[in-house]
Amino acid sequence: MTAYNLTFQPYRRRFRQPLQTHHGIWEVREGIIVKLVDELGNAGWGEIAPLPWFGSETLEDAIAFCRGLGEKIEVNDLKSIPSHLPACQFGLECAIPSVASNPNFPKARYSYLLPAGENALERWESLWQQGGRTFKWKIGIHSLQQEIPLFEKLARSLPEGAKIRLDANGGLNLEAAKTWLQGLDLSKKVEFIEQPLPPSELDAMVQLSGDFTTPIALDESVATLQQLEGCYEKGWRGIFIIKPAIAGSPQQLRQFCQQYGIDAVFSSVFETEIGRRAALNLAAELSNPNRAIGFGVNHWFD
Ligand SMILES: O=C(O)CCC(=O)C1=CC=C[C@@H](O)[C@@H]1C(=O)O
Ligand SMILES: [Mg+2]
Repeated sequence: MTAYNLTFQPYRRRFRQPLQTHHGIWEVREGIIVKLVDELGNAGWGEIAPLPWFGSETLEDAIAFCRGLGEKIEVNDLKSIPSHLPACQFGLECAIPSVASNPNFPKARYSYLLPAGENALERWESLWQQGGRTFKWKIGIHSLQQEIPLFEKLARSLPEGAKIRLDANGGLNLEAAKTWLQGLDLSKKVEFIEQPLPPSELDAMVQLSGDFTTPIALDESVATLQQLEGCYEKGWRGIFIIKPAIAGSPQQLRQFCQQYGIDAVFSSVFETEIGRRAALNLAAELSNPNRAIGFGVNHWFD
């Protein structure tokens, strides 16, 4: 039975500018870098990057769990991490020493997250010049009366061939979602609208996906493997935003995606290069190759 020596180090990374979403203002990304060394001295690194407002454990839960594991752990300890600690499942499984390749996606395969509000109008051009072709913009922060005209201005300013994704983070009500979707169906400029309603409104989002042509993507609704399986069982067949760093065990995630062939768009949780590398390797295997992946986020840090 393989045994490992475990060490871990919490980290903090301040965003270059606070990230504004319907969930609120996010200024600092905190997480844990974990290292496993086997009996032959082979080392592996992983990252635990919680996102509690998406349904993962908190940073404090994750630190307490790592402390509770102690310095010497067995493979079975890694296979029995409880499902309410999905970021720990991801980070520790990824830290098992292995020969991992370096994922290599062209710039055009990334979706670039723009700042909320009218700052997006100044930000997209430099990302376009770097090769970005897909852009994501947050809605559900200001009023419809403010956001819809701003979206139309952004859509008009983007060159032909650019794709836009809108992400409400569950911040719209049903009437506002219908207003957005009616306009988007006419403009045909939007690849999909992400989590228009809260996770509690799955039935309404299933209904919206039948009533409008603009695709809907679930994100907060499918954040953990348990939620992912639940929404699939309840009939969701639209787009699934997969944040591998908070979904849980990569092995179980791979099995689910391969078994059901879902329309998956892999996405970042603003992890460091350690978690990003593992997440991008999974995206290379499992993300829909015809859609950009949500990892155009490095410009959010210095
Ligand atoms: O998915 C992307 O394009 C980038 C990552 C991203 O948008 C997010 C990461 C983490 C938390 C959220 O605020 C946000 C999202 O809702 O998808
Ligand atoms: Mg989202």
